[in-house]
Amino acid sequence: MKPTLIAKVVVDVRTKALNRPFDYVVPEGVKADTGYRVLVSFGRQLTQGYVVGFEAPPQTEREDRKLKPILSVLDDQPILSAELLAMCNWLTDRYVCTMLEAIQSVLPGAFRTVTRDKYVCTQKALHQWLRDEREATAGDSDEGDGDGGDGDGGDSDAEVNDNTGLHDANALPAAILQLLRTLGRKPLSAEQLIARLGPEVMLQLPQAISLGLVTEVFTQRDKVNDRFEAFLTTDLSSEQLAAEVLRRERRAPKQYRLLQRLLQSGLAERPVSVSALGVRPSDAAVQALIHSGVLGMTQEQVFRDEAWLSQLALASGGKGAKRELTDWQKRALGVITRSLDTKQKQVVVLHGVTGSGKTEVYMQAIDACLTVGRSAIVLVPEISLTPQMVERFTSRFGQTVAVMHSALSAGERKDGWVRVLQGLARVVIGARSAVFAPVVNLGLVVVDEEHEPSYKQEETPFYDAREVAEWRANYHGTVVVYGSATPSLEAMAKVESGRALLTTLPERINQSPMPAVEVVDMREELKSGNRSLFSRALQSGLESCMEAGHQAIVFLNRRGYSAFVLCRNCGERIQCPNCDISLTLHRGQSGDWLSCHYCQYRADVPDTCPACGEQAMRPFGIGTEQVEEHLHRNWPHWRILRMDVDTTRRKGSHHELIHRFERGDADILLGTQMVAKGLDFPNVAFVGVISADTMLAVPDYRANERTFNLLTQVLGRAGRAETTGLTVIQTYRPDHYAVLAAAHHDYGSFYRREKELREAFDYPPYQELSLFLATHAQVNIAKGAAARFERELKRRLSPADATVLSASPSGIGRLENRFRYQVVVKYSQWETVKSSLQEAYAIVSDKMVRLGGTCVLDVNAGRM
Ligand SMILES: Nc1ncnc2c1ncn2[C@@H]1O[C@H](COP(=O)(O)OP(=O)(O)OP(=O)(O)O)[C@@H](O)[C@H]1O
Ligand SMILES: [Zn+2]
Ligand SMILES: [Zn+2]
Repeated sequence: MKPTLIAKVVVDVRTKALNRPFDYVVPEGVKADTGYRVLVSFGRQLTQGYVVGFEAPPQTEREDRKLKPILSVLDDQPILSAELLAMCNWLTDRYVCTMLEAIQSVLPGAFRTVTRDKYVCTQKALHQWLRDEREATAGDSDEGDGDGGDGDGGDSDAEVNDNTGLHDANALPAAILQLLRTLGRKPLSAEQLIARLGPEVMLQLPQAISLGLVTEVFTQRDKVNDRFEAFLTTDLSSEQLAAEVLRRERRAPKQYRLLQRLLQSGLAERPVSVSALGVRPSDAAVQALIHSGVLGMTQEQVFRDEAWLSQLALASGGKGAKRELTDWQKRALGVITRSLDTKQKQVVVLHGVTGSGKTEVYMQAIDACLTVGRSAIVLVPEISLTPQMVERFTSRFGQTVAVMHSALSAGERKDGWVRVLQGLARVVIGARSAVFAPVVNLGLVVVDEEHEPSYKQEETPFYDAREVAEWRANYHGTVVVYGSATPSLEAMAKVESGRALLTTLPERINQSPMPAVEVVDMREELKSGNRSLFSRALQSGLESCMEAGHQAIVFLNRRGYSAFVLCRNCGERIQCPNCDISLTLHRGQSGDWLSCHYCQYRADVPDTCPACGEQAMRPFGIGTEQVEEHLHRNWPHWRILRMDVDTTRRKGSHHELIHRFERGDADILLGTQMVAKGLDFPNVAFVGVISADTMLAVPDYRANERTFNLLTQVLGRAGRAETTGLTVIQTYRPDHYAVLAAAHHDYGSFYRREKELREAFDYPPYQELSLFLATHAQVNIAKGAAARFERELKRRLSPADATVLSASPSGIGRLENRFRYQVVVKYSQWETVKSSLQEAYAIVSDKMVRLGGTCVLDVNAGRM
């Protein structure tokens, strides 16, 4: 036998924690290379895998090493480059996740070709357990009666021989039997099964599969196919074409008109899409022109995201026009472009006050990067919250932009990704996961609003896009720019220790002054008899803003009508039955209701207190709905747009609200933190903060930083153009340093105070903090898992290496009927604690999975 190559394949099987590649033989003629997706069989399943490397064939042929072959290759180019694979390896190491989890974070969902979309009973199950049901459904013996006829290539290895030793229904757990009955002869998807039998069915399925009673039916094809279209081409020059046009004017008017349109569409320079012309490829005039040799026709891949981009660029008008830089901007740009040439990783912190023109600096830095043939990634906190930014980029950079946007269809997203992979798009803009974009020759990563929490992923793998950006910058020897009006403590710690350069934009564009800020002490308002939501300063500020014909922003970081409902008689709060959290009151046209913002539980508002029976239930704590109601009541003629999670659920609605405000269709934009960030409305002259205290009250050491950031952001929306800005902050804590520093636009004083506190209490960034969290429906199991984790860690780590805090209930002790226990670990060197954390986590999580619970390890959880 000839020695064959052995491929290392990461298989797409999530049910087990299989954190290693498996060996497969590459049959002759199969072109599997590193970074390709392949189809393999694994256990009883047919599954997709990713080739991550190769092994030389074994020197001695050993009979017992019977490897399965790779069945087919699913790509015609590698979709994971050497860089991306190295990055995935690093992700597994840094965030304690599996290679599969890393790969799945990196690839768009549309690349998960093989879908295990239906479950079906095997012959064995049918023969042995389901005779009764069989009579009812009598008929064929095939698996899966198809699902929309897209040619499933799967088969349900119909084994008749029984080797499980189970001979009568009594030997099967009742739940499994019920699963078999439900499946009967009809294949069902996981979703359908959950709908009928509850989520526990996901635990029984693997068991039923391993007993050979249930199998999966596959649909083997890309979730999203590439799209091809017919294009018309020509070998003629534009003069020759013009002559051909003239010749047809009388003789063939249809061909004449078609050719003329083709000429206008630039046929002489590039192929023109047939469908864009609104004709069919079989059209007589098209065929005649092909026949006479004037035209040719080819099939080319069209990228679905490009149409969306062109639309956006059109809609954005002149927003992308290049500006002459101010001196400060020039200086900042210089710091960035000089670092582009050093061939070394360089971090640049761009600290620019709100409205100082950071975006223009990013764009010109990208220009510099494109000029030397490199690509750029721009990260924004939430892409749907930054339509103005996206418009500016698409309008400036045109089709070389790829937007990684959740509003795009799976096909559009996949095509955008492929354009980046092929080097057709060289500027990527998107939220957190855009940091994984397969750009060719990365030259620059911009992280806009670097201080935002959304750069940290809140589920496995708990990666931080900023760390990933730095990893990639290191790989390519290039620059990461952290832009912010309120740089995070982490960014500043880098500057102070010489790991980053600092450059500042201390002034607004056109030297517009920073807005004037008035801090109102709401206790004083009460004392002087004002019981309204609005202080006198806020009222008069709004009124004069409206009188002058300007627009205003009103900010409150809490949605709903009121925070909770409380009994005035006995103090009872209405809680969510599934979570340890108060229900929020909402008020709509059809009346009031209560809702849990964590599990979406809904209930009516009780007339009487469920605890004492008194009619004394009252709403407490203001939310945006209540502010809207009071604004309407006091000033019925003002046009108000409310923007929060509840008014922006529909896709595109957020964008629509922003455009309506931008067009001047409303006077006041009221909302949660959505109104605070990145918006650039020249006509906004007044900003009112209903309460700074909602943010300060959060029990988290980061609450002060978060408050300072949000206040600075939202105040910064006022007076950005010619109008002078006026702002009011209402609070019960007027002398809190975060409030005062924001009011004085004084980043420095906030930073020094906050740094002192963090250092004193060993909080990040002076120590790193990781969080273990166990959840289970039974409190003892959750608690036990956390306690075990704590023990395992303490056995491995000395107090000098790390501080391991005792297992304790997490901030919200129960969510969706699952109890939550945590262990916090603080340390200064990840490398010292890494293997201990990995080991302890593996021990506890393996056990927890078997017990039907979950646990996660959030590495660097302190990163906001
Ligand atoms: N050099 C310039 N000349 C004239 N206008 C400029 C210049 N640079 C930027 N602008 C304009 O100034 C406004 C504010 O700029 P930009 O939105 O980039 O600020 P920013 O620093 O990103 O603000 P924020 O952090 O508050 O979102 C924009 O309307 C932008 O078009
Ligand atoms: Zn009561
Ligand atoms: Zn709930």
